[in-house]
Amino acid sequence: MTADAATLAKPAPEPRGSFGKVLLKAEGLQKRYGAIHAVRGVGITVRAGEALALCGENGAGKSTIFKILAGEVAPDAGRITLEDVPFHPDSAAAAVKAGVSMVYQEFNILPNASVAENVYLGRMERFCRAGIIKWPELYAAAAELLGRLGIRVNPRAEMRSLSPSAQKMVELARALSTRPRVLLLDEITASLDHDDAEILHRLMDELRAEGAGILYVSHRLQEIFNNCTTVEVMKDGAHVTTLPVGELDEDRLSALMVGREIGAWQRGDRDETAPVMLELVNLSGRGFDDVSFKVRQGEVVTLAGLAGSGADEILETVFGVQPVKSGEIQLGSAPYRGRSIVDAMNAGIAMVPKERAVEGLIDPADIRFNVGLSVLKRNGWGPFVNGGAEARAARDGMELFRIKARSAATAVRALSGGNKQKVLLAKWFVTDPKLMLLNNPTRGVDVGVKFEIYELLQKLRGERNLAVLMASEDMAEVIRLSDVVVTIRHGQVSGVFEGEAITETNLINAML
Ligand SMILES: Nc1ncnc2c1ncn2[C@@H]1O[C@H](COP(=O)(O)OP(=O)(O)OP(=O)(O)O)[C@@H](O)[C@H]1O
Repeated sequence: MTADAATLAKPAPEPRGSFGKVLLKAEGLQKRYGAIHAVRGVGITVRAGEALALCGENGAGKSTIFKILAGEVAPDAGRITLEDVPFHPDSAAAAVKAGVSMVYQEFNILPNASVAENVYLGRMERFCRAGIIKWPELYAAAAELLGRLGIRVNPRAEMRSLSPSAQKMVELARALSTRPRVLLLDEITASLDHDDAEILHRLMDELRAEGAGILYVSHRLQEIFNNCTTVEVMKDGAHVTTLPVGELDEDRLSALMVGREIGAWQRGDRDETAPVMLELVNLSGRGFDDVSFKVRQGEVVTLAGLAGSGADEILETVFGVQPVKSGEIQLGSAPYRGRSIVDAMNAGIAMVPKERAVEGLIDPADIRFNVGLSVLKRNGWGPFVNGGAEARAARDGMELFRIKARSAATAVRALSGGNKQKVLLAKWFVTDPKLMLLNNPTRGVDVGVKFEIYELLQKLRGERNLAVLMASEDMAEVIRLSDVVVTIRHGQVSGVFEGEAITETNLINAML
């Protein structure tokens, strides 16, 4: 279940007008990165009690504005005030000191240090006496803070032993421990599981009630309607409009963001008698037991489960990242005994992993290198016919996914978050797979590109007989894309749904 699904019933927060004083005001912000004009004269106003969602396509300039406000990036021009006092922080520490804290889209942690050290990163001096760290004081302070926020993490645990969601919650605790007057949250829910997203949204409500302001970025639009009060839409670095959430619906907001209406989604027909591409027969592995289901050619089968259900592990086991304990995997009706990623790739299996930062991309390298990395063989199809070189693959991938970058020689780390995700997708699509394993394929991707990816999957499914096994935490996506949904609960299959039976209520009941 997604954060979106979990919060569907929540009433929208108070409309604009009933807010307190202006906390943060930015006017005429400008920022260029070489030839890219990332922010073009944008203004932002955040009042006490307001949660302002900054909306726009991938690369619209949202993170750049956040980084300017957080003291991470210096604007080329513009005026910012915090409670009427000029605010031009030259470092993140200066912004935090003045009352503006940020949780970044990417992970910003020390993996080998404890949770407590990560909470007080850069502010450990308060626990030092005569140059010696008072560890009991540090752990006690972190335990008190985490307990007060309702974040269930052991302050003594090593950060890397935590799930990505728990790590992100520690980053949130770090930001909240500074008692910010304005909190910036950049796509934080892309890393959070359902329970943690609920805690986050409760904390946002509390913070607003205490008179703080929030700036929020998320590509899950339902989340914006449930948890934000106001929307600022940007396009290509420029201001489009500012509106109360009550005056918008999802279709209108999407259209404002991408500059065109996004059509209703039409699921294509599937052939229920097509040959089976993948079959799991009583498969057991780490985190799941006795799982059986089939994926036919041209079919999208989705594994839906709560965090920790075992759905991720099933995908990883098919791809050879996790070992098989017992049972069998069949690929194209023959037993598949591949036990490594290389075996899987040679067998025509591709996988888009969940954590792009950890598992997917080599950040300092350029797009060409990252996309070319996975081109093992080229049978040639569609836009890739007769392609041979990694440069060609990168160009095709960039075009297919409309990756916003100057050229294929752009380093991945200079891309916006959504464009990084597109590079990851391109990297695997250019391998011409027979079976695509997708774990949350549109995480961090804007609403326009989401639809492009859906259309591309639809096309490959129909024209290339691509079989897709997906796991997704985005309920709207599961319902839109899947021919069959296999719900996973506590590592076992709890239901199989097809056609009309794929409804949110049915799926959630089977997942819980
Ligand atoms: N350090 C950098 N060097 C060069 N270009 C950059 C850098 N950071 C961002 N850009 C470019 O500036 C533009 C705006 O990027 P930004 O990250 O602000 O977008 P965004 O709206 O947050 O996108 P997303 O939704 O994908 O996270 C993009 O074209 C991006 O490639």
